[in-house]
Amino acid sequence: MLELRAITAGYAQHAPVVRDFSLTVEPGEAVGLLGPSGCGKSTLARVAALLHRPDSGTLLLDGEPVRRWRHRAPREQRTAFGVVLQQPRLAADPRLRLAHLIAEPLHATGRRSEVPDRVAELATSVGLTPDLLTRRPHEVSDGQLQRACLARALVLRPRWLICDEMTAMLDASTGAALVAVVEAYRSTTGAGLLAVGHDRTLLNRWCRRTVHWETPQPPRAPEDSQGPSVR
Ligand SMILES: Nc1ncnc2c1ncn2[C@@H]1O[C@H](COP(=O)(O)OP(=O)(O)OP(=O)(O)O)[C@@H](O)[C@H]1O
Repeated sequence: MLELRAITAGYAQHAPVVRDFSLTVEPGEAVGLLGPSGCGKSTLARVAALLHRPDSGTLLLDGEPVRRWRHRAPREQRTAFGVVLQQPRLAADPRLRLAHLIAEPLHATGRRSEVPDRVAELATSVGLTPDLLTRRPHEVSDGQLQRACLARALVLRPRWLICDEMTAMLDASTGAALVAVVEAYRSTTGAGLLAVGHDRTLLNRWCRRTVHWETPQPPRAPEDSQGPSVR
Protein backbone atom coordinates (compact mmCIF):
# COMPACT_ATOMS: atom_id res chain seq x y z
CA MET A 1 0.00 0.00 0.00
CA LEU A 2 1.07 3.57 -0.71
CA GLU A 3 0.07 5.70 2.21
CA LEU A 4 0.54 9.44 2.67
CA ARG A 5 -0.13 10.47 6.25
CA ALA A 6 -0.58 14.11 7.22
CA ILE A 7 1.82 15.36 4.55
CA THR A 8 2.87 19.00 4.69
CA ALA A 9 5.15 20.10 1.86
CA GLY A 10 6.23 23.15 -0.08
CA TYR A 11 9.12 25.14 -1.43
CA ALA A 12 9.74 27.78 1.22
CA GLN A 13 10.06 27.53 4.97
CA HIS A 14 6.83 28.25 6.83
CA ALA A 15 4.84 28.52 3.58
CA PRO A 16 3.67 25.01 2.70
CA VAL A 17 1.52 24.50 -0.38
CA VAL A 18 0.26 21.13 0.88
CA ARG A 19 -0.98 20.98 4.44
CA ASP A 20 -1.75 17.91 6.51
CA PHE A 21 -2.87 15.84 3.56
CA SER A 22 -3.56 12.11 3.80
CA LEU A 23 -4.28 9.64 1.04
CA THR A 24 -3.93 5.93 0.44
CA VAL A 25 -3.61 3.90 -2.73
CA GLU A 26 -4.02 0.13 -2.52
CA PRO A 27 -2.16 -2.21 -4.86
CA GLY A 28 -4.20 -2.49 -8.07
CA GLU A 29 -6.28 0.55 -7.20
CA ALA A 30 -6.70 3.62 -9.42
CA VAL A 31 -7.12 6.80 -7.39
CA GLY A 32 -7.75 10.17 -9.01
CA LEU A 33 -6.68 13.44 -7.44
CA LEU A 34 -8.71 16.34 -8.74
CA GLY A 35 -8.24 19.98 -7.87
CA PRO A 36 -7.94 23.51 -9.18
CA SER A 37 -4.75 24.87 -10.67
CA GLY A 38 -2.10 25.72 -8.09
CA CYS A 39 -3.69 23.87 -5.17
CA GLY A 40 -0.65 21.63 -4.75
CA LYS A 41 -1.55 18.42 -6.62
CA SER A 42 1.78 18.15 -8.43
CA THR A 43 3.67 18.85 -5.24
CA LEU A 44 1.81 16.04 -3.50
CA ALA A 45 2.37 13.73 -6.49
CA ARG A 46 6.10 14.48 -6.32
CA VAL A 47 6.13 13.64 -2.61
CA ALA A 48 4.30 10.37 -3.34
CA ALA A 49 6.86 9.48 -6.04
CA LEU A 50 9.80 10.19 -3.68
CA LEU A 51 10.79 13.21 -5.77
CA HIS A 52 10.12 15.89 -3.15
CA ARG A 53 10.83 15.61 0.54
CA PRO A 54 7.88 16.75 2.66
CA ASP A 55 8.34 19.16 5.56
CA SER A 56 6.40 16.81 7.82
CA GLY A 57 4.17 13.77 7.70
CA THR A 58 4.89 10.18 6.75
CA LEU A 59 4.96 8.29 3.48
CA LEU A 60 4.57 4.56 3.97
CA LEU A 61 5.46 2.14 1.22
CA ASP A 62 4.04 -1.29 1.99
CA GLY A 63 4.04 -0.33 5.64
CA GLU A 64 7.67 0.87 5.64
CA PRO A 65 8.20 4.57 6.33
CA VAL A 66 10.17 6.31 3.58
CA ARG A 67 13.17 8.07 5.11
CA ARG A 68 15.05 9.32 2.03
CA TRP A 69 13.91 11.09 -1.08
CA ARG A 70 15.20 11.61 -4.64
CA HIS A 71 18.61 10.11 -5.36
CA ARG A 72 19.09 9.33 -1.67
CA ALA A 73 16.14 6.93 -1.65
CA PRO A 74 17.07 3.24 -1.84
CA ARG A 75 16.99 1.97 -5.42
CA GLU A 76 14.24 -0.60 -4.73
CA GLN A 77 11.99 2.19 -3.51
CA ARG A 78 12.85 4.62 -6.33
CA THR A 79 12.30 1.99 -9.00
CA ALA A 80 8.96 1.01 -7.50
CA PHE A 81 7.55 4.18 -9.08
CA GLY A 82 6.83 5.08 -12.68
CA VAL A 83 6.09 8.76 -13.19
CA VAL A 84 4.53 10.51 -16.18
CA LEU A 85 4.31 14.30 -16.13
CA GLN A 86 2.22 16.77 -18.08
CA GLN A 87 4.93 18.21 -20.30
CA PRO A 88 7.00 15.54 -22.04
CA ARG A 89 9.47 18.09 -23.38
CA LEU A 90 10.50 19.01 -19.86
CA ALA A 91 10.75 15.36 -18.89
CA ALA A 92 12.81 14.11 -21.85
CA ASP A 93 16.52 14.55 -22.51
CA PRO A 94 16.52 16.28 -25.93
CA ARG A 95 19.71 14.46 -26.97
CA LEU A 96 18.28 10.97 -26.70
CA ARG A 97 16.58 9.07 -29.48
CA LEU A 98 13.21 7.74 -28.31
CA ALA A 99 14.50 4.15 -28.07
CA HIS A 100 17.24 5.31 -25.71
CA LEU A 101 14.85 7.51 -23.79
CA ILE A 102 12.60 4.52 -23.10
CA ALA A 103 15.60 2.37 -22.13
CA GLU A 104 17.20 5.00 -19.89
CA PRO A 105 16.04 3.44 -16.56
CA LEU A 106 17.33 0.02 -17.68
CA HIS A 107 20.76 1.52 -18.44
CA ALA A 108 20.74 3.39 -15.13
CA THR A 109 20.03 0.22 -13.17
CA GLY A 110 22.51 -2.03 -15.00
CA ARG A 111 19.90 -4.07 -16.89
CA ARG A 112 21.21 -3.47 -20.42
CA SER A 113 20.50 -7.04 -21.53
CA GLU A 114 16.78 -6.38 -21.22
CA VAL A 115 16.86 -3.28 -23.45
CA PRO A 116 16.08 -4.72 -26.92
CA ASP A 117 13.14 -6.88 -25.87
CA ARG A 118 11.67 -4.42 -23.41
CA VAL A 119 11.88 -1.41 -25.76
CA ALA A 120 10.31 -3.39 -28.63
CA GLU A 121 7.52 -4.66 -26.39
CA LEU A 122 6.73 -1.25 -24.90
CA ALA A 123 6.97 0.58 -28.24
CA THR A 124 4.29 -1.74 -29.55
CA SER A 125 2.05 -1.25 -26.56
CA VAL A 126 2.27 2.56 -26.58
CA GLY A 127 1.97 2.71 -30.39
CA LEU A 128 5.43 3.91 -31.47
CA THR A 129 6.72 2.64 -34.81
CA PRO A 130 10.39 1.62 -35.34
CA ASP A 131 10.92 4.80 -37.38
CA LEU A 132 9.79 7.01 -34.49
CA LEU A 133 12.12 5.19 -32.08
CA THR A 134 15.12 6.45 -34.06
CA ARG A 135 14.09 10.12 -33.76
CA ARG A 136 15.02 12.68 -31.13
CA PRO A 137 12.36 14.59 -29.13
CA HIS A 138 12.40 17.66 -31.42
CA GLU A 139 11.57 15.39 -34.38
CA VAL A 140 8.32 14.01 -32.91
CA SER A 141 4.99 15.42 -31.79
CA ASP A 142 4.05 16.04 -28.15
CA GLY A 143 1.76 13.01 -28.26
CA GLN A 144 4.49 10.76 -29.65
CA LEU A 145 6.92 12.02 -27.05
CA GLN A 146 4.41 11.44 -24.28
CA ARG A 147 3.98 7.86 -25.55
CA ALA A 148 7.74 7.41 -25.14
CA CYS A 149 7.64 8.95 -21.66
CA LEU A 150 4.90 6.52 -20.65
CA ALA A 151 6.93 3.61 -22.04
CA ARG A 152 9.92 4.84 -20.01
CA ALA A 153 7.75 5.01 -16.88
CA LEU A 154 6.73 1.36 -17.39
CA VAL A 155 10.10 -0.05 -18.41
CA LEU A 156 11.15 -1.18 -14.91
CA ARG A 157 7.68 -2.63 -14.25
CA PRO A 158 6.84 -0.25 -11.39
CA ARG A 159 4.42 -1.22 -8.65
CA TRP A 160 3.11 2.33 -8.44
CA LEU A 161 2.28 4.72 -11.26
CA ILE A 162 1.99 8.45 -10.73
CA CYS A 163 0.43 10.19 -13.74
CA ASP A 164 0.40 13.95 -13.28
CA GLU A 165 -1.85 15.55 -15.91
CA MET A 166 -0.55 12.92 -18.32
CA THR A 167 -3.13 13.66 -20.99
CA ALA A 168 -3.54 17.42 -20.49
CA MET A 169 -1.52 18.42 -23.57
CA LEU A 170 -2.83 15.68 -25.85
CA ASP A 171 -5.74 15.35 -28.26
CA ALA A 172 -8.62 13.19 -27.06
CA SER A 173 -7.70 10.06 -29.00
CA THR A 174 -4.02 10.09 -27.93
CA GLY A 175 -5.07 10.74 -24.35
CA ALA A 176 -7.52 7.84 -24.44
CA ALA A 177 -4.85 5.58 -25.96
CA LEU A 178 -2.39 6.38 -23.17
CA VAL A 179 -5.02 5.86 -20.47
CA ALA A 180 -5.77 2.47 -22.07
CA VAL A 181 -2.06 1.53 -21.88
CA VAL A 182 -1.95 2.46 -18.20
CA GLU A 183 -5.11 0.49 -17.51
CA ALA A 184 -3.82 -2.58 -19.36
CA TYR A 185 -0.61 -2.39 -17.33
CA ARG A 186 -2.50 -1.92 -14.08
CA SER A 187 -4.87 -4.81 -14.67
CA THR A 188 -2.11 -7.25 -15.66
CA THR A 189 0.39 -6.30 -12.94
CA GLY A 190 -1.74 -5.16 -10.02
CA ALA A 191 0.11 -1.85 -9.88
CA GLY A 192 -1.53 1.02 -8.02
CA LEU A 193 -2.18 4.33 -9.76
CA LEU A 194 -2.40 7.92 -8.59
CA ALA A 195 -3.75 10.00 -11.48
CA VAL A 196 -3.57 13.74 -10.94
CA GLY A 197 -5.65 16.11 -13.02
CA HIS A 198 -8.29 18.77 -13.31
CA ASP A 199 -10.57 16.96 -15.78
CA ARG A 200 -13.35 15.66 -13.56
CA THR A 201 -15.00 13.59 -16.30
CA LEU A 202 -11.76 11.87 -17.24
CA LEU A 203 -10.74 11.08 -13.67
CA ASN A 204 -14.18 9.84 -12.67
CA ARG A 205 -14.22 7.57 -15.71
CA TRP A 206 -10.64 6.41 -15.24
CA CYS A 207 -10.45 5.88 -11.48
CA ARG A 208 -12.46 3.83 -9.04
CA ARG A 209 -12.14 6.64 -6.51
CA THR A 210 -11.50 10.32 -7.10
CA VAL A 211 -10.31 12.59 -4.36
CA HIS A 212 -11.68 16.11 -4.83
CA TRP A 213 -9.21 18.57 -3.43
CA GLU A 214 -10.76 21.92 -2.79
CA THR A 215 -8.88 24.93 -1.48
CA PRO A 216 -8.46 25.78 1.30
CA GLN A 217 -7.86 22.25 2.48
CA PRO A 218 -10.44 21.00 4.94
CA PRO A 219 -9.59 19.54 8.33
CA ARG A 220 -8.45 15.94 8.33
CA ALA A 221 -11.02 13.20 8.35
CA PRO A 222 -10.17 9.90 10.05
CA GLU A 223 -9.45 8.22 6.69
CA ASP A 224 -8.26 10.24 3.71
CA SER A 225 -8.17 13.93 4.58
CA GLN A 226 -8.13 15.15 1.04
CA GLY A 227 -11.38 16.91 0.45
CA PRO A 228 -15.08 17.09 0.89
CA SER A 229 -16.03 14.36 -1.56
CA VAL A 230 -14.59 11.10 -2.73
CA ARG A 231 -16.27 9.11 -5.47
N1 LIG B 1 9.58 24.62 -7.72
C1 LIG B 1 8.75 25.48 -7.11
N2 LIG B 1 9.22 26.51 -6.39
C2 LIG B 1 8.39 27.36 -5.75
N3 LIG B 1 7.05 27.27 -5.79
C3 LIG B 1 6.51 26.27 -6.50
C4 LIG B 1 7.32 25.32 -7.21
N4 LIG B 1 6.51 24.45 -7.83
C5 LIG B 1 5.25 24.83 -7.53
N5 LIG B 1 5.25 25.91 -6.74
C6 LIG B 1 4.05 26.59 -6.19
O1 LIG B 1 3.37 25.67 -5.36
C7 LIG B 1 1.96 25.82 -5.52
C8 LIG B 1 1.38 24.47 -5.90
O2 LIG B 1 1.90 24.09 -7.16
P1 LIG B 1 1.56 22.70 -7.83
O3 LIG B 1 2.28 22.62 -9.12
O4 LIG B 1 1.77 21.62 -6.82
O5 LIG B 1 -0.02 22.86 -8.06
P2 LIG B 1 -1.01 22.06 -9.00
O6 LIG B 1 -2.27 21.87 -8.22
O7 LIG B 1 -0.36 20.82 -9.52
O8 LIG B 1 -1.24 23.09 -10.18
P3 LIG B 1 -1.56 22.85 -11.74
O9 LIG B 1 -2.87 22.11 -11.80
O10 LIG B 1 -1.64 24.23 -12.27
O11 LIG B 1 -0.40 22.05 -12.30
C9 LIG B 1 1.75 26.90 -6.57
O12 LIG B 1 1.44 28.10 -5.91
C10 LIG B 1 3.08 27.00 -7.27
O13 LIG B 1 3.32 28.30 -7.72
